[in-house]
Amino acid sequence: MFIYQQLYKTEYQKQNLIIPQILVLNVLTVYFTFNLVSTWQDKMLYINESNVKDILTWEKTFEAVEVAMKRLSSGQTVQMPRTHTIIPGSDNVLLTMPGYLKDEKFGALGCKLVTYFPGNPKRTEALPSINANIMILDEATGIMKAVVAGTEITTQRTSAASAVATKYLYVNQGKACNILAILGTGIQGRIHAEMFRHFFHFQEIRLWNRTKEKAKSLAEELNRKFDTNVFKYYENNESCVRGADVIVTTTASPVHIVHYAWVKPGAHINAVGASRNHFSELDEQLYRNSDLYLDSVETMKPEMAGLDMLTDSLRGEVGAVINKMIPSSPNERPTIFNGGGMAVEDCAVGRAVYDLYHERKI
Ligand SMILES: NC(=O)C1=CN([C@@H]2O[C@H](COP(=O)(O)OP(=O)(O)OC[C@H]3O[C@@H](n4cnc5c(N)ncnc54)[C@H](O)[C@@H]3O)[C@@H](O)[C@H]2O)C=CC1
Ligand SMILES: O=C(O)C1=NCCCC1
Repeated sequence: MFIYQQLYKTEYQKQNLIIPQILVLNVLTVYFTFNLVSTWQDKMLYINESNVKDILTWEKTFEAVEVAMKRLSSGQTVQMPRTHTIIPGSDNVLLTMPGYLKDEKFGALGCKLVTYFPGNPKRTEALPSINANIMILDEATGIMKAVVAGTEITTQRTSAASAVATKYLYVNQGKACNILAILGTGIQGRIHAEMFRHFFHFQEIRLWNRTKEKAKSLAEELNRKFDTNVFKYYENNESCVRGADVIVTTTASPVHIVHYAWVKPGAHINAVGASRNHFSELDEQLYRNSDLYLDSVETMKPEMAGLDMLTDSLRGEVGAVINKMIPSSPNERPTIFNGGGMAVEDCAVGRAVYDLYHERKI
């Protein structure tokens, strides 16, 4: 660039054309230099959270998660155990979640980087406790095609996993969807309340939270939003759970918040919350007296303390029920879906977002 400037400076100075010519040459030089040295690496796409929120529908997320569960249980995925990098002296953790899913529509090679910083919502400027990005890599070359913002995807796909489980383990058994109880009204509590209303049309949706005011204000907000009165706020977790057809736990509680004695026979439970003391929201008696289904047995083995003692309860994976490899539970024992969250779900939804982004030419 410097040489061009020197050459043209002397040649054009006399004709008073120096400034426009140098500008044009500089622009051309930058353009050609960039295109010679720039490669695929410099052109990687970032699909941000606003884009994801604009293009991703609950129906698409549900479909992608259903496919991911099916493919996992029929051996068409590779999902490595996730790593937990815990920041010393805190509850803050960075997880890496690599996975590969073979599927024409939702297949992808990817890896989610997700942080869980439980103090974030209490910051002066509140932030979500979970923040994520999903890398989507080219299956043939291993080159990164895009990074897709993964916070909204994590929110939606976690609730969609509960919805898929509820469909196959409960609704398809012809059981009633009258009362839904949701314990925990953070990000997951909210999305479960809205998504389950959307897909299953519950007549009453009960909300309980450790900080009672939050459950109250969410119930009021959602009743206003949907011009309804199906959302009810409960002060007490026991009365919230008693009589419910479907129960969802979405807290970081290290102690049990649902006890077997409170659960209606034949009810279905989605246990979503994962604290440092993983999957502790339900009491042991409930686990022992229920039919337990997981999203991935392999992935949950290292993470779910006490799983090896639940062999009598463990029926298998939801994907195996969808694939009709195992039957669902028609009996009066409660069913539990313990969804730990799967990398292949993130790959499937990430791929869907990547395709939608290009279809819409954003
Ligand atoms: N299984 C999965 O795929 C996923 C699981 N999660 C887990 O779900 C839980 C909720 O996540 P978000 O809604 O995004 O977080 P959030 O920070 O928005 O909400 C946390 C909720 O946990 C409650 N809580 C915290 N400590 C508690 C305690 N000691 N007793 C009772 N309630 C307590 C809070 O009141 C709040 O309702 C977390 O444990 C998170 O790790 C989140 C995303 C994916
Ligand atoms: O699957 C996920 O994503 C997560 N699961 C447990 C908590 C952090 C995020």
